[in-house]
Amino acid sequence: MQIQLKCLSHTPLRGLNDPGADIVQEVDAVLAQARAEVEAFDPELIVVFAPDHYNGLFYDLMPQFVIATAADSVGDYQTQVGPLSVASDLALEMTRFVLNSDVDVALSHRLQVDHGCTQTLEELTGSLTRYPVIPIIINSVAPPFGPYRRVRKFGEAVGRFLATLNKRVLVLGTGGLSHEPPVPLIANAPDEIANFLIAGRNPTPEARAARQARTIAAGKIYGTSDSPQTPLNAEWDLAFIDTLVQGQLDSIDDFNIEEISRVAGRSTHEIRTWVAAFSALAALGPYEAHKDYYRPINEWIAGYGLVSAQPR
Ligand SMILES: O=C(O)CCC(=O)/C=C/C=C(\O)C(=O)O
Ligand SMILES: [Fe+2]
Repeated sequence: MQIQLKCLSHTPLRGLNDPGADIVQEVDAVLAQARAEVEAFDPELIVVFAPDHYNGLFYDLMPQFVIATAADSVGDYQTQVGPLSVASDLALEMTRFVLNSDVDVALSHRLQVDHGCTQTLEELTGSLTRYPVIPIIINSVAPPFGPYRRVRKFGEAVGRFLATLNKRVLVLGTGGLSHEPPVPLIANAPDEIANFLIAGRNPTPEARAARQARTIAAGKIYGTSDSPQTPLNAEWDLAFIDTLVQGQLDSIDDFNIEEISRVAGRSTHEIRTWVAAFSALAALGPYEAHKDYYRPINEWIAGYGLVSAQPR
């Protein structure tokens, strides 16, 4: 098999609260280059590790890991609506393989996914259906979280499964880096918000618009003294990228969840998708990785980065 990896940030605010045109163009160029590389690789399968932001998964039953055999995009934040072309049989085989590797994983035969999964797919492939895909959701915004070492074990099991396939596989991780958008917490939430976090599937268009308006408003003041959200932390982001590039995945096992939330923001845990993606790649042997881009972008509430990797 052949494998390539790309991990990159996503943002709900692209096109809704943009930074200056020079930065938008810079990111567009980075994404165009990444997309050209994907086109050249011509993957036969994409495995995308992604978070969910209370669109598909809620506290009525909140799993840490989910593999989907079928998935529909809810179309939030200007992403496309509709089905992904999921490689259903392979997704089921992967689930069996992971379970047989002593790692528990939930299975969905009908998962709703949000911009956290679809924005990156669209950016790197142009659509939700260009290549067969296996969506894997890793809980990144709904505490409590399992330890980072567990994410590594999960990613490694997925990687060992991919090693059994005779295919060109693109592994994606989407989310992070440091950031804290206004995603509500269930602890101490008023009833209305708690009810939404427990069972808020399929919001009305008005409720969806209100959510998006709150995020846009937060983006307008993010990084200023008016914002109550934890600011971006470029130093933390660059150290994390360096850890991945240097292949020091062992050191991630002991990442302190509370400390990361405090110094880099609560949604920084979307890096769990990057950790799983790199662990999958590392399960196939030594790799070489390259930081393609990094810039902290307040308007997008994103420590925005892109890292690529492949076997050495
Ligand atoms: O319900 C909402 O829309 C709450 C806000 C939200 O989901 C924000 C998501 C932000 C990201 O995806 C991100 O910054 O990673
Ligand atoms: Fe996100």
